[in-house]
Amino acid sequence: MISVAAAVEIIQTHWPDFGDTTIDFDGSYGAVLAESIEADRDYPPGDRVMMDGIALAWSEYNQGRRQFNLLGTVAAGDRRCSLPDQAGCLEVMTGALLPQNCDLVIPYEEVAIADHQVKIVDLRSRNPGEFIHSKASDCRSGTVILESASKLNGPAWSIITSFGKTKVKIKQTPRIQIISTGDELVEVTQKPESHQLRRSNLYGLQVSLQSRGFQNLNLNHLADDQEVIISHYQRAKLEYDILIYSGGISKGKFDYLPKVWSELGVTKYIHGVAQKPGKPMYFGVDHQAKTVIIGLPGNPISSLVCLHRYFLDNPPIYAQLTRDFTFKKDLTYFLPVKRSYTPQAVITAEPLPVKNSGEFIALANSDGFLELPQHQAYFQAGECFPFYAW
Ligand SMILES: Nc1nc2c(c(=O)[nH]1)N[C@H]1C(S)=C(S)[C@@H](COP(=O)(O)OP(=O)(O)OC[C@H]3O[C@@H](n4cnc5c(N)ncnc54)[C@H](O)[C@@H]3O)O[C@H]1N2
Ligand code: MOO
Ligand SMILES: [Mg+2]
Repeated sequence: MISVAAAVEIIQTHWPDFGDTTIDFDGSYGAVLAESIEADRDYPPGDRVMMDGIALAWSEYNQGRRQFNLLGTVAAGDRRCSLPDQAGCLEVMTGALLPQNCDLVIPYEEVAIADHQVKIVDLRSRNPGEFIHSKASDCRSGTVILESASKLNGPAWSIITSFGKTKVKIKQTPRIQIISTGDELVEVTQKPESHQLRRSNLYGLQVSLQSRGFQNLNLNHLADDQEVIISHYQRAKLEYDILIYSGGISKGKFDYLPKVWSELGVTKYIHGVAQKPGKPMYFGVDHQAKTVIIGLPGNPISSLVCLHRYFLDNPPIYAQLTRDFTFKKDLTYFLPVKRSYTPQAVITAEPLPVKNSGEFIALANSDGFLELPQHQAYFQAGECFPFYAW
């Protein structure tokens, strides 16, 4: 069986490009840019006043003047004006364009205004250009600010819309169907008998995908019936970019999926990884339909762990074991943990060991899982390992 690292490598190598699409600027969290975004003009476009107060000429101030005639008011949104007389000053509001012939702003808190006279009462030292956000000091027109492939969050959409980009090219978010399989599984709304389970994996997987910005999701369920599985696949491979199956991929007599997939032209890249949970995991691509096939093991913990470890973007962060842990099998072990943070900014992980990968109840208070490396059996308190959050 291949290692976790090899499985990651194979998936990255064979993951198809689902192309690009153009969306309106109304934004969609988690989208990935498929073009670079450049400034449409200098930013700021003009010298910008940063504090509500008065604007005046540094030269007058520097020669010792501390009292000025008040000659008018400039609001944010006014076209640029100029200071008519060096011995005077103008009231300026935050966000206003700095009037010509002014190069010092003094906040209202530092002056006293009476009878159209402004007296500087706070006699601290000052420098020219104080409280002025000068033109093009952030960037020049044409500068690339966001690179293609960057993930779009709030600040990115602020930048894109500030630049007047009303159409944005992003990576096509794949159309995904999540399919649970198994005759033992009934609708969540049903009251199962002792030989039945509610098909809960669908919803755990759906929410996990939604948490990473995938929105184009559809849920389905298939009985352990080969013909049903085949006819479903023939349609679904054309309607979806990714088919995520839960269950039906191990050694059981009714685990039809891997055989059906290979008979229907799927190129198998992975079927079995040296890991626990998730050993039987399957990854393949139907190149003709350009559809990714992910076979998650049916055990609920296996399904969730494999989806998160291999198919959801997980920024690599490390967490420190709070106590010793032993796992003797020569497999990578994904250990559910409860995360906490110390005042020394250490992420700690308290093991929540599970009896087996069907015990989804044990995940109730978990925040994710640690990846404990293969070929190691004893893990000490204080050792750090990759942590994957749900
Ligand atoms: N002889 C062997 N048997 C098994 C092996 C093996 O290597 N040799 N692998 C075991 C491991 S490890 C796992 S994981 C499971 C995975 O098997 P499948 O992917 O075929 O999963 P199923 O048999 O369909 O289901 C397993 C288990 O999970 C329950 N399940 C399935 N779907 C759902 C759902 N949507 N919601 C809740 N629970 C679900 C299902 O009822 C089964 O109990 O194979 C082992 N066997
Ligand atoms: O590999 Mo399975 O997911 O441990 O039961
Ligand atoms: Mg099975």
